Amino acid sequence: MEQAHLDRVYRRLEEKIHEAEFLVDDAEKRAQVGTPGALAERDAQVFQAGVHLSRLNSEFEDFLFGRIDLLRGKDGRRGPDGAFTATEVADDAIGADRRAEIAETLHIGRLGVLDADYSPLVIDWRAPAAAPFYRATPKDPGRVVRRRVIRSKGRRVLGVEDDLMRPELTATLDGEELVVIGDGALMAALGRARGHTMRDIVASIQAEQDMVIRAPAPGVTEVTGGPGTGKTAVALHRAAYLLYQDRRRYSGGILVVSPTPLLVSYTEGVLPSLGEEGQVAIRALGSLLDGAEATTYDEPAVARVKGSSRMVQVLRRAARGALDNADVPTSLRVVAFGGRLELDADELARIRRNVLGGTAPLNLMRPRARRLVLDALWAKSGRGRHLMDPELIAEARAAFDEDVSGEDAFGGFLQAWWPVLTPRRVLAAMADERRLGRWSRRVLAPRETRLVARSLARLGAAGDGPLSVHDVALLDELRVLLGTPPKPPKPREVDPLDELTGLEEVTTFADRNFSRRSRAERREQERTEYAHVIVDEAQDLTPMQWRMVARRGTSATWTVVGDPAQSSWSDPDEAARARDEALGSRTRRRFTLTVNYRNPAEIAELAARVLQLAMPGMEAPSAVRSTGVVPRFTVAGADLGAAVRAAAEELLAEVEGTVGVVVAMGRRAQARRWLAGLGDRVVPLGSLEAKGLEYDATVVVSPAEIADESPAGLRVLYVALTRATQQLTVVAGERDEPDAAGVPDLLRD
Ligand SMILES: Nc1ncnc2c1ncn2[C@@H]1O[C@H](COP(=O)(O)OP(=O)(O)OP(=O)(O)O)[C@@H](O)[C@H]1O
Repeated sequence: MEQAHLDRVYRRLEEKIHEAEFLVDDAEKRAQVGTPGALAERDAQVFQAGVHLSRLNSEFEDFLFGRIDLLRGKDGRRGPDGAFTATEVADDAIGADRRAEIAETLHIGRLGVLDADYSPLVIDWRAPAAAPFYRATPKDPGRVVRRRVIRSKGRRVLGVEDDLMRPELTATLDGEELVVIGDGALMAALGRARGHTMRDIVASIQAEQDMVIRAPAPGVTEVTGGPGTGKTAVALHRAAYLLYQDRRRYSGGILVVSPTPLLVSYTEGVLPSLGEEGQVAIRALGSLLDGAEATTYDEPAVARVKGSSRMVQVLRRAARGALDNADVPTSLRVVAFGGRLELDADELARIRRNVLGGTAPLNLMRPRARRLVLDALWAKSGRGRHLMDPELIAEARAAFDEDVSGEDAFGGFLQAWWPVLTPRRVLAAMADERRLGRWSRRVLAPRETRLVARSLARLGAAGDGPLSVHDVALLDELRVLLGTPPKPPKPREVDPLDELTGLEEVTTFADRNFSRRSRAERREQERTEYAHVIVDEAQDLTPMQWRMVARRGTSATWTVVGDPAQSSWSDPDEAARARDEALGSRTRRRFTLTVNYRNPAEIAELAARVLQLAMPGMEAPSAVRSTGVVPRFTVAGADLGAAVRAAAEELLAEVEGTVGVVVAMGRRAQARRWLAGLGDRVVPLGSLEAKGLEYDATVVVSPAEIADESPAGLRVLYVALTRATQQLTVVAGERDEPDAAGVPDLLRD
């Protein structure tokens, strides 16, 4: 039965594809003639048809995935998607004998498809008519009698899973009794093996998640929930929903901020599978600033200082202080109109103080500094003194300025005395402990200053060495403090051959299409402001990172998801203040997700013990399933590596998908060696890199080491213990004080 419907859908899709192809073809033929206006209009049409085509052609594994059978509603009105809009059941829809006839059947898919007569063949999962598919529960069924999840691959239906929302009714469809198949789609989805990328959850979004996905756009939607409650999944589906709701508004772009590059590559495929690409940028915190890609991590103690909002003050002083370096000239000598003029160190210092009294970004103060130097030279020259006529004075002054500016000595002086500063140069200057000590006086403790200076030494004098994740937020702050000096206009590149033959005039449709595309790509790269910002793992943003992210959404609406219990930041209060500042006075809508879809109850229970140590009184989400497989404990002897390798091998044989091996950050390189040659199903990870990821099975190596690594170590351990969808092995190391059963001290009841 579902197969027949899917066949019909594909026949209709083929018709639509033909229509789109015809449109493209037709436009191409006519592209040679017509006024520029008509050509532009045709281009727009072709562009639309092209978008449609590529979406229809994309390889959706399960284009059609749901169906709901509904009772008659209170009124007979239909929405734009052709479905009835009533949410309440008509008074006479259910007979006294509890018999009811199904009045409407809707199929739900990744995109909406209308039949030739405009009746809905498939409803887009984001359309209002699809909401009951996600929201109906036996307690509150609305008009839904049966919800069916359809598993299909391309054109083939593989199976169905039904949930009955009104088991008390005897419902009929076209006179036949409604059948019920399978034991629910959610369990089937959760039991599947995990690969290296996240899958979408359109077919099994749960009611509490749907409330978040479809929450109104304005203001801030804040979502908290424990590990595995679907926060990341929900955030991504919300991006797709917002685009569907208001494509024009969100053509301004949606930014998804992710804590690590690993989580970016894990989640990157979800939006394309929902038919959305292009408008959404998923970026790691260390890649938010173009041209500055973080490749290293700081020690927790260093990160703590670099992330603190106290750095704002330090950077302000550093930006100004970086003007004064060893090469700065202490005097200026020029020859003007044949006479020698000189400004000494005091005079130059006075001018600099005067300019720095302003509030403009430092690089933008340069023109004023230049003018004041010329003013001082002019005053010294005494030339204006015996002229009375203002016009004559102005003329003489202009000639004087031109004369001085033309001198090499003057240009060279200005370059050295007020150089154009780049964020990287200033950051590199902070590696000098003595100078940083001056800039951080009464803001950072001497020990903190030393830590920061030492970590920045890796940047090198020119500042082009490797950056850490926390350096990037500092660079972004400096970018604003310094300002971008206006660039000289670039000469247009002209192909000499084009000039010769006038070829430029004759562009083909493909050329124009290409240049439009590359323009769009460039825009994407240069975009620094977005219409909606989604922050994943928001509990981890440091105050400096909040400032950086806030700059990308000054007039945006926001969705912020996180879990305080998984925070690896040591001062949650300071971060909360920075977050409030970033979100400003926007109205906030709060949601809590309560069900853990990732971990079996056996693993969730073990993790909850650590949660009680990390945050006493905090409630863990309830696990939705249980596998009967309890976590395993092993005690490493003298050779920790061998024990870890053996644990990973054992799990590899037991699960179909991936095995994550989580070690303390300091052991990452070692772990890669221990696990070499086990194949790409085994993934070694540092504890901070495990954020947001999941594996079929995990090995957690030495809980005590992970917990001791930073002030937030217990919360980091909680993250590590909640990554597995099926099995968990804990390997106890030297510091874990395991009991007779091998259970480390930290994990005992
Ligand atoms: N409604 C659902 N149907 C099927 N799978 C789901 C559903 N909700 C969540 N999941 C699955 O549960 C797992 C956890 O989801 P997700 O990673 O979004 O959780 P999270 O709250 O972000 O977790 P963490 O806080 O640990 O990062 C994923 O595999 C996701 O696909």
